[in-house]
Amino acid sequence: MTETKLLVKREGDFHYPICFEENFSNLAQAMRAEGLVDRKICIVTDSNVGPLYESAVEEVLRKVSSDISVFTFEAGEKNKNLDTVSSLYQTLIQNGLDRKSLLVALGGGVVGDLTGFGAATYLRGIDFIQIPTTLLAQVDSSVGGKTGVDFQQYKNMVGAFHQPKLVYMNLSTLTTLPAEQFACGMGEILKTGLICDGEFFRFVCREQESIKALDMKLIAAMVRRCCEIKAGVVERDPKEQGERALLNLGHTVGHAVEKLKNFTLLHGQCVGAGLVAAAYLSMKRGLLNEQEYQEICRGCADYDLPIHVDGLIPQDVLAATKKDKKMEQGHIKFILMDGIGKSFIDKTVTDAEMLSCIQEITL
Ligand SMILES: NC(=O)c1ccc[n+]([C@@H]2O[C@H](COP(=O)([O-])OP(=O)(O)OC[C@H]3O[C@@H](n4cnc5c(N)ncnc54)[C@H](O)[C@@H]3O)[C@@H](O)[C@H]2O)c1
Ligand SMILES: O=C(O)C(=O)C[C@@H](O)[C@H](O)[C@H](O)COP(=O)(O)O
Ligand SMILES: [Zn+2]
Repeated sequence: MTETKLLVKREGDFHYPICFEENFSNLAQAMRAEGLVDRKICIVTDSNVGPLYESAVEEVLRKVSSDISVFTFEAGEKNKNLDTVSSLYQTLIQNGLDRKSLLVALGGGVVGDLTGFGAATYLRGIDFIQIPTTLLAQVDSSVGGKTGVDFQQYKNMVGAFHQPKLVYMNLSTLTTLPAEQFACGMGEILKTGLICDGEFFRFVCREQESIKALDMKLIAAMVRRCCEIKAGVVERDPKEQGERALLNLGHTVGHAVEKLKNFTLLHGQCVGAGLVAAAYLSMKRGLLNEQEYQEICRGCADYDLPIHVDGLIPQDVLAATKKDKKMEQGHIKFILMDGIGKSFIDKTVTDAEMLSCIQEITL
C-alpha cells in the first residue's frame, strides 16, 4: 500500500495530517514533520491494546523522545469517565509532564476521547496525537477533535473540542480486532455514506463480503473516504455550530439506547439501530421510499449490526433522547435523510414521530 496523507486544515486555527499506513515505522518521521520531538510523552492505552501494540509504538517513539511513560486503563466504555481521567492526571503529574509534553492516544474511540480530554484539560491544554486501532476510531473518532467522557451514564456529557496534532493509523491493527468491534466501525461508515455520499454507501454495501474478509485495498479506500468526508465537515464547522450536527445521524436514538442498555451494547451497534430508526422516520415523512428504507436495514444487518433491540420501553427511550446534548431550546435536533446520501437537520420532529421510529426498532 502506498502512503497517502490527508490534511485537515483550517487556516489560523489548526491543521494536521492524517496518515494511512500499514505499520508503525513511519510514525517518528510523521512526528518530526510536525515538530513533535524532544518532548516528554505519555502513551495512553487500554488493557487490550497495550499488550498488543504498546511496545512497538514505544520503540518508534524512542526515536523522538527519551522520556516516555505509559498509562493503561481497563478497556471498555464503562471506564470512559472522570475517575479514569483523574488517574491519568496523577500519572502525568508523577512523571512530570509539562506544557510542552505530548499525550499519545493508542487505541479505539474510548482511549482517543479520554486522552483528548485529558490533553485538553491538563495544565489548561497540552498537545496530543491519535493512533487509532479500531475501525471506528480510524473512520470517525480520531478525526475532528471531539473529546470527552461519559458522566453518570450520560454520553459524552463532559468534554472539550481539542484537535490532535497528528492522526497516524496503522491499518494492519485491524487484523486483531474482534468481529463485533469491526461491525461497530461499519455502523459509522454506513452513517457517513448516508449523510452525504450515496454512491459510497452503496459501494460499501456491495463489497460487503470482501470488506468483512479484510480486503486491505478496499478497507484503505473506505477509511480514507470517511476521513475525507469528516475532515471536510470539521474544517467547515469545527465546533458544531451547524453542519457538523449531521455527523450525529443515527445518534439521537442511538445514544439513548446505549445509555438505557447500560453500555452493554457497543456504540457502533447503537448507531446501527439508530440509523434504522432515523430511516424509518424519514420514510414516514415521505423522504425515503420503502425500497430505500429496506436497503438501509439490509446494509446494517449484512454488517451484523442490530436493527432491532430487545428489552427497552419506547417511552423510556424517548425520555432519554431529551437528556442528550442535542436539545436546543426545548427542540431536539434530529438528523433526517432525504434519499440515500443526503441528510439534513430538522427541529420539527414531534414526540409521536420519535415514538413511532423508536417502536419500530424496539417492539
Ligand atoms: N470523538 C468522536 O468524534 C467520536 C466518534 C465516534 C465514536 N466516539 C466514541 O468512541 C467510542 C467507541 O470507540 P470504539 O468502538 O473504538 O471502542 P473502544 O475504544 O472501546 O474499542 C473497542 C474494543 O476493542 C479493543 N481494541 C481496540 N483496538 C484493538 C485492536 N486493534 N485489536 C484488538 N482489540 C482492540 C479495545 O480494547 C476495546 O475493548 C465511544 O465512546 C464513542 O462515544 C467518538
Ligand atoms: O464528530 C462528530 O461530530 C460526531 O458526532 C461523531 C459521532 O460519531 C460521535 O459518536 C460523537 O462522539 C458524538 O458526539 P456527541 O456530541 O453527540 O456526543
Ligand atoms: Zn458515533
